[in-house]
Amino acid sequence: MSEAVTDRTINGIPFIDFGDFGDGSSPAALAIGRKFFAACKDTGFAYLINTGIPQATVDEMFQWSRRFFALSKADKMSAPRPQEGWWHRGYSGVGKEQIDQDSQPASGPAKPAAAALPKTTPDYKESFDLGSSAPGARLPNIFPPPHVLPGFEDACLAFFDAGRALQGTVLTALALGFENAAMPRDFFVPFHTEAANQVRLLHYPPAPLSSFLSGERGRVAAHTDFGTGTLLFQDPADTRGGLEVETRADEWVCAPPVKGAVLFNIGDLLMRWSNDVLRSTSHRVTGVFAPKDGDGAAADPDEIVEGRFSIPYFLGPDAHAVIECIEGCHDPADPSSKKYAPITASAYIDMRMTANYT
Ligand SMILES: O=C(O)CCC(=O)C(=O)O
Ligand SMILES: [Fe+2]
Repeated sequence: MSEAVTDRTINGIPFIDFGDFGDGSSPAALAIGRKFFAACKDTGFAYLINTGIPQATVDEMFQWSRRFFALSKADKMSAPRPQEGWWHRGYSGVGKEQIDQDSQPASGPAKPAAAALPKTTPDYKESFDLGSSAPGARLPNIFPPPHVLPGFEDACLAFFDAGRALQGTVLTALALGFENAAMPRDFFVPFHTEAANQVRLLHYPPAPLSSFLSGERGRVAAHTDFGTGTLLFQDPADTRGGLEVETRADEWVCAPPVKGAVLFNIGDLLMRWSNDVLRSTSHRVTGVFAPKDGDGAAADPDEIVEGRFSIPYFLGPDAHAVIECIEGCHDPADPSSKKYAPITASAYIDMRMTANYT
């Protein structure tokens, strides 16, 4: 039996099997779309399996990520992220980005106060961002010169393309899931022609547990993602995990790495687009609650919390796409049932991005 019709979950996060999805035209694809849509509505997170991205591709990308972050500071700084907050390409050193949900304009109803780290806790992480290399791409990529890490650029761009292919599947499944007969299954495609996506290699260096407990260091404070959605690749070699997701009951649960699975979550822009029918879900990486083999919180403050690698792949609409309440997500007889004014994707994302960088 296909996973699409089984009830496998981890901490309430459902698994969706895309093995039978094909081009989205079959009854099996419709069933997958419906289940995926329900997950995006109810949980905001889903583990995707049989996505078409081989595990070997993901493993290799993590190896490249390890090699990149193992370079000297000077070599990493040969591809520096520019000062402009919106130009999210290249290397950002530890402390460059500070995610602070409270400083950001809300896209939906007020979220319950998350039991987050203190606002002043710096994110103890470094990152490398890249996007489309197509001629005319809105944000030029910034890679180290080839001699610094031969093969890195090609590997990154191949991974970008692999995620782009999965984006097509995910967006088709979402469209199928909307119970709106007027919505074609390629509804989202014309809004995502420019591949305005962002791959982020993330490295959270090891640090003493005590520094996380005291608030001296954090990893990523509670936040929601900005765009259409995020494919989160977690390191299958990471036995501790560390990502936590806030449930609808305001509890934090772990979303551990699962070999062969890609974690997907809804972004704020899609929440806004769907008039809050789909829900972006708060998540965080603290370094504090990183259970080993599910045995609960680590206890010894002198313990060194291992480093963590992850690769969020942010899916975003084209810069000039106008994001306006999707038909079927409001009452056509009542214009005031549309909660948000139309906005271009670039205006929205830039506003959110700029708020995150110091
Ligand atoms: O490292 C992780 O697992 C999550 C990172 C994340 O949520 C983000 O960068 O938006
Ligand atoms: Fe995130």
